[in-house]
Amino acid sequence: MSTDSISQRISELVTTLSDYNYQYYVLDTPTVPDAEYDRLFRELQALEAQYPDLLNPQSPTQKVGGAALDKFEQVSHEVPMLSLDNAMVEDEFVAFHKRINDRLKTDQIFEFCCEPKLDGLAVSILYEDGKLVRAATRGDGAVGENITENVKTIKSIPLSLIGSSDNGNYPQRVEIRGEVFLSLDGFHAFNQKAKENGTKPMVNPRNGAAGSLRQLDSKISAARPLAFYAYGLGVVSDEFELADTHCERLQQVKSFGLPVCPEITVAKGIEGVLDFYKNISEKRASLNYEIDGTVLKVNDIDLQAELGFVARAPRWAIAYKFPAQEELTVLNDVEFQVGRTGAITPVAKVQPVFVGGVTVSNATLHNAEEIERLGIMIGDTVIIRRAGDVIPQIVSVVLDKRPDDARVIQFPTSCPVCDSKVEKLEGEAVTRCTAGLFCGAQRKQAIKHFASRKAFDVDGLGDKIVDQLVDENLIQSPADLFVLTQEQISSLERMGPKSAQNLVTALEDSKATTLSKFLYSLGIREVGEATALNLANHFQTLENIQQADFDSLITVSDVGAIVANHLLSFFKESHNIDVINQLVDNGINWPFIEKKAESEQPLLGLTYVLTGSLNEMGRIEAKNALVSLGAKVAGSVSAKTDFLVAGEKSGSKLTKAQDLGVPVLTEQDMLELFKKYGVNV
Ligand SMILES: NC(=O)c1ccc[n+]([C@@H]2O[C@H](COP(=O)([O-])OP(=O)(O)OC[C@H]3O[C@@H](n4cnc5c(N)ncnc54)[C@H](O)[C@@H]3O)[C@@H](O)[C@H]2O)c1
Ligand SMILES: [Zn+2]
Repeated sequence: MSTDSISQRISELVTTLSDYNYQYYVLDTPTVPDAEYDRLFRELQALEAQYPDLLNPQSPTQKVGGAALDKFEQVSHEVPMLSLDNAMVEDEFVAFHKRINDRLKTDQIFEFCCEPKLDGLAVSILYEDGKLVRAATRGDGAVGENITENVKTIKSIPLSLIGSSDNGNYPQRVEIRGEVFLSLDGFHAFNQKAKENGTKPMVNPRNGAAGSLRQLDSKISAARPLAFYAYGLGVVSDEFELADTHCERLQQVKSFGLPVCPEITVAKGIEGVLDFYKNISEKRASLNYEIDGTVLKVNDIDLQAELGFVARAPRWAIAYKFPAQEELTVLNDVEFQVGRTGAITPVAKVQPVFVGGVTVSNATLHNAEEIERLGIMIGDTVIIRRAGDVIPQIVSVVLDKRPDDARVIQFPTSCPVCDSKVEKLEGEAVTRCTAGLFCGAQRKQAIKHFASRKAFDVDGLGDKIVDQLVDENLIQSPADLFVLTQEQISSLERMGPKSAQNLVTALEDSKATTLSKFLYSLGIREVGEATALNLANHFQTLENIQQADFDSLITVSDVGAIVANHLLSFFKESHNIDVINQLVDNGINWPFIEKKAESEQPLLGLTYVLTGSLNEMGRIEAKNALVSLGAKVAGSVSAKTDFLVAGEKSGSKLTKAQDLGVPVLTEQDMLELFKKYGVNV
């Protein structure tokens, strides 16, 4: 590279980084991930080291943070508030250890005070005669913003120190430094509320904390769940005797009444530090605040003094950071995946990128609303986040980097797997394929449900066999079960001819069913056993149910608008009807439900409630029998209840019935009733 192009690159980097600094420190709304900032920062540092002549005094590498905002009163720091150098990998920490030895012309193993690197913002808090008199942000390191009133609203920061300076409990004048941050609980609660109120959420806890603290109106700060940990000292009046090590000094600060992070420990040498780093990385996910690495400080204060500092950072400390959890990448495409229950999820296909410790090429985009919220297009540069074991997410779009040929993301109007209609119900975020019985993506789930105990209850047809049958392409829908031959079944792994024959017989036996069981077996969303029974009793035939419109569906007890819509879209999808017809063709049958004449419905007009456990029969059978006699079966006891049937271990419903004077029947009473009216159960 020619000097010209190097000088041009340097000035480019200075401009870009200054711009990022402004967005981050002054506006508290960064536009690129820290990893990108750090990369450019290091590139600039390296160029400046190689070409010292080209060093611009205005370079971000020579400065701390961002300038204090005019809207705040300014505070000059008596001792500058510096930044920290950082190490990204083990070798860089080892190099740091060597560097300090070289500087001190020694060859020792240092003791370090090891601290988590809290992800918030630095503040300085001055106490005089034990009273909090002033608090300030770091600003550019020399001048910060006066945020005293805001800091006073933080609950864990005492307005008065413990004891008295006369008794030597604390210095007459002392400046405590530390990090103000948001707890994760507080951050999530804030964003949940913002979502409900339609107000702006916080981008992340660090910028949330900074934005909350740097408010002219301290009432706003007061309403945010800010917290604080002290990690150092600024000015301290002479009369007080400070300890000789950094860690002990933090204990002194704690004794003044300020909170200090409980994870802080002393470790020896490179090995000790690496252990701490490893332990704290493992603990990271369980902490209620964000940390982005560790801070390692030479513990001995005399050595600290000897090492001193450079323009923007002390020589005796380093931030050894965790691998970035957020990175920049490009959205190459969006694929739509269909889940077991038909939910269609857009999956972002991104340029592979190393983030959160692994290479990521897919991220979830959740649903159509999320795509809209992000305003994301194919071709966009995006910030991707992978924290812990959580599925990678797209956090935001870097609009400045949108290419001219960026494409709008089209949400499919039919299922990408089976081409059936999709539905998105009002108030639901998820779009689903409606062909539950037919869709390849939902096949296994549908057949397992169909064969399950409360549905067709096919003996010997467990989940594993269904998986094999589908994987071997022997069945595509529940209807295919009934044409399976013994030979086909015995071709499966670990399936002898005898078990295969048993399964064929069990399938044959299961063909005789009831309309309500059949309906339940279809796996229509939110149509459980009870709803299926109500539908069957109300409409009597499958044809009636298929042809029912919204208005008549919602007259059925248990069926609300949502269930009615699920029924309508299920029966509207012709692929489902094909499978139903095949099932009937393959011999599934049920007795016609005759609407009995009123004379045959001796319980007409009576409302029953069932509670407790029954010994002789299932709840559904009992309900079925009562309904067949004309009774209504309700879910809860009220003044309108005529009888409560109380099985064993009846609880609150029994008490309530007794309170209301509702007659209570035993299971035996009910069985006699059935006998009397000739109901076989
Ligand atoms: N995304 C962006 O656009 C953007 C812009 C500017 C800066 N940044 C990020 O900020 C970093 C630089 O910020 P910085 O100068 O504040 O440095 P820093 O955050 O890397 O380190 C210094 C700061 O660490 C904090 N800290 C947390 N725990 C500490 C502890 N136990 N002891 C001492 N200090 C502790 C203090 O606030 C201190 O001021 C960059 O590396 C980058 O990641 C990002
Ligand atoms: Zn489908």
